[in-house]
Amino acid sequence: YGRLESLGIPVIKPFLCFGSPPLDWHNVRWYDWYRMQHEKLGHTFGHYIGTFPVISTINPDFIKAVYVKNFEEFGDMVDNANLKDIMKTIDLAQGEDWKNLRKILSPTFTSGKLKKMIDPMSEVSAKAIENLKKLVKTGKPIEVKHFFQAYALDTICRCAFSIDTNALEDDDHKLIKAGREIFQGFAMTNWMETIGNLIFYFFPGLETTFPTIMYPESFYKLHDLTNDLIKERKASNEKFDDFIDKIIEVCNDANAPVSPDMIKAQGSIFFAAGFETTSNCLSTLCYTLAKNPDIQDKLYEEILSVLASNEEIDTESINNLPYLDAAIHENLRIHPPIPIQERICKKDVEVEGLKVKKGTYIRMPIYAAHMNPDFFPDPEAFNPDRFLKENASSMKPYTFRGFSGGPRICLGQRFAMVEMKICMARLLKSFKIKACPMTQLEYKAGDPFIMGFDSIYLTFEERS
Ligand code: HEM
Repeated sequence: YGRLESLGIPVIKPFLCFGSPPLDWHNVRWYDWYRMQHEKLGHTFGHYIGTFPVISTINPDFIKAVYVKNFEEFGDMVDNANLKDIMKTIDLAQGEDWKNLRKILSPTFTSGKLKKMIDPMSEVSAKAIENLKKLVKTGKPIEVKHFFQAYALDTICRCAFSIDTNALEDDDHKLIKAGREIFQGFAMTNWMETIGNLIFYFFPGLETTFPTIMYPESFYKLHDLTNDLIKERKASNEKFDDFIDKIIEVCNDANAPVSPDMIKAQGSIFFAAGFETTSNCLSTLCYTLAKNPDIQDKLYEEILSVLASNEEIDTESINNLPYLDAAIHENLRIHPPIPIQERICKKDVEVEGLKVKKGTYIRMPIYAAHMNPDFFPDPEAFNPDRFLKENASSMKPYTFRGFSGGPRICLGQRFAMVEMKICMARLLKSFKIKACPMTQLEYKAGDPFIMGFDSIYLTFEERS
């Protein structure tokens, strides 16, 4: 203790060796806690987790420095050189490993590759809408999270792994279960899990010694799945120019800058990142549109003007839906699936007048910034106009961070946007989304990584 107090920022006083309250992490909605603290204490404040110092900031200049100018000191989420290669998914990879992985993985979603993915995405979305029509005929409200999880899984598997998972038709698909567990596995639900988590702060590096405790079982299931896909592809001798081909190419290259274990680990992050975030975002968007019928009508008009006579969706039609693009971004502002971001300081450095010591965590709460009236006036209001091109100049850079920013910006951002636009264009063209007595969005407590909820029920009225 004492490292933050000397910086001259407000600090939440720690309790004994346990850190700053609240200590019952499993009962806390972290995204909301940071929002309230920033409203009370200003754009930057300090607190402790155990004895670890944490600077929490929504100051866009500070964040820009962390993301870009001081990337050398703040480029990584963890500082653990001993992490095994098989656990080094790109989000956890550090320094040169991260640079090499990013260079290898970035070409997965180039403009040319994305263009080729539009047809398979369009096919999966058409199938999803047919499936939805069948569900609607039962006359019961639809649980949209499950529906969109299946859609997101089928899309990422078809586009990145060239496999048909058909999760839309298989209610109990094993990959959906694994994808769900991987995120739920990090949430804390009781005192035991809270204390278990705190132990990692007292003994940094413990995850290297006991990786099976740190990572949920489903993480390893996804590893096995990547391995199976690689074996099948090798046996079939087929080439798809997809992510699995890329893994095989790197594994076969003796001079590759990353090990076979490390490149295989990226299979899990593609599954996980491409699944929960997108389905979460599409579900909350439907919820928001059900509550804002006027905006839904405006979207319908735009979609009809682009897709009226044409069932085919192509790059041109996707680029001609600016209001849908804006509505997705505005929904990401109010419901960012990843609400908090963290970096670790790896070298003493001065940022925005603060002397930050090595080992300090920098938390950059995304939701707290998105809901702060200093950056977004009337933050509770769902107003897609904020994200229209003509209004873009009034938004300060590094205040909206739904996909993060700087060199570590979400690798799948463009893929996710195209995937969500195709799905919503088809859905809103066919249905009017409505709230029903079962409709509610209740975020869970205890989850530091995801704004997670169990379900959202809505009704869909087929348009003539
Ligand atoms: C609505 C959908 C999505 C949202 C809101 C989202 C958001 C984010 C955010 C906020 C980060 C930064 C996390 C951090 O720095 O702590 C991130 C990183 C990442 N995302 Fe996404 N994401 C989405 C979809 C996807 C998809 C579809 C993929 C892949 C297919 C993907 C792959 C990744 C990867 C690999 C990283 C780590 C990048 C790096 O460290 O260099 N994401 N995403």
